[in-house]
Amino acid sequence: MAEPPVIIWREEVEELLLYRDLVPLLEEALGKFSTRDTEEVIQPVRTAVPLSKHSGFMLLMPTYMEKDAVLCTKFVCMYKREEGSTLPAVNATVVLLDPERGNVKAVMDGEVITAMRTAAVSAISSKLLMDPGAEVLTILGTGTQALSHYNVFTEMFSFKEVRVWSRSIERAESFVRSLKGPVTVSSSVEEAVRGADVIVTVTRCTEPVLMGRWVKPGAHVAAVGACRPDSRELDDTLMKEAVVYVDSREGAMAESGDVILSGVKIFAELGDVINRVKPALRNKTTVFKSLGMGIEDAVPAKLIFDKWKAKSSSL
Ligand SMILES: NC(=O)C1=CN([C@@H]2O[C@H](COP(=O)(O)OP(=O)(O)OC[C@H]3O[C@@H](n4cnc5c(N)ncnc54)[C@H](O)[C@@H]3O)[C@@H](O)[C@H]2O)C=CC1
Ligand SMILES: O=C([O-])C1=[NH+]CCC1
Repeated sequence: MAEPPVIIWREEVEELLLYRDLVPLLEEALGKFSTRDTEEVIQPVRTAVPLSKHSGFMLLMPTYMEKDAVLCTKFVCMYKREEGSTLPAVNATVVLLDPERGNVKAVMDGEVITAMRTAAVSAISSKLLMDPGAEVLTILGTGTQALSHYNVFTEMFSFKEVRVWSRSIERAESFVRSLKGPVTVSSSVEEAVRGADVIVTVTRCTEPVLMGRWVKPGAHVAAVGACRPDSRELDDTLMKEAVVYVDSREGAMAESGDVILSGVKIFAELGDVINRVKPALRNKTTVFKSLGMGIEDAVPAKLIFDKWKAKSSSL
């Protein structure tokens, strides 16, 4: 008989999941995904269930990695929230199954996984696509993703300057006070992004917040918000001037307002660059449009479960 499922909640996920383990595994998985080899990865475009009464969606994100024996799904709910709302904008649970028997092996808190794996993939995009001499990092937004992006970007790279912008200067100042390193608060998006080498957009806005005319030629933009077909974070000028990379072509064509509404052509998936099928055009302005994929949750879920098992068997 199968063992009953274990529950691995937030504190344990935080303890077990480290960027130094996660980043190389995600890079490898993005490469596998882009081969479209179904023995490596089966990951259908996620299902979105509208929660109209609550101004949100539940996204269902199943993934099967046959060779790695990983069967996983995430349920993630995302909501439009009023400013000052104490309810979460994103709430996620990850379920890991045994692919042979179909039983649930573990149920995990998905918020930390979502925050860390999204930031890790943005960091991979930057490693591949930013100017190697990049000095200035800007983060637009000061929520959960802003913090995880700050953490992994400062762990992986040595920027000389980090700038942060939020619609509320008080929130930006309080966010910066919670960080360890030196960070400047900018009073406008334009001030924050002028001259920046890497720009991370992690807002809940639905209209463009980042304009191409402010972006330095050759900059790299990791665009993480605007995950619905009618939402935008970037304007048409930026989308059209940049070389556009995505996590999944099918996902971007189904869900990214920045891609769909600007009508741009996707140049490559990150996995194509990792597999050396498409070049990393570091000297051009590049946008990595991130939407998030099931495989990015499946990889940390396996990692956390394996570490959890090793820890509990050593007790
Ligand atoms: N690409 C991916 O894999 C993922 C994307 N997301 C998306 O990333 C975004 C950020 O997520 P979280 O940090 O969890 O949310 P959060 O609620 O913690 O932070 C959102 C930030 O956006 C700001 N904001 C809200 N409305 C805005 C507007 N109209 N203009 C400018 N700023 C605005 C808020 O003040 C806050 O700083 C969301 O759009 C979310 O859907 C989240 C998880 C994964
Ligand atoms: O991939 C993901 O987990 C999400 N993408 C948009 C909101 C949550």
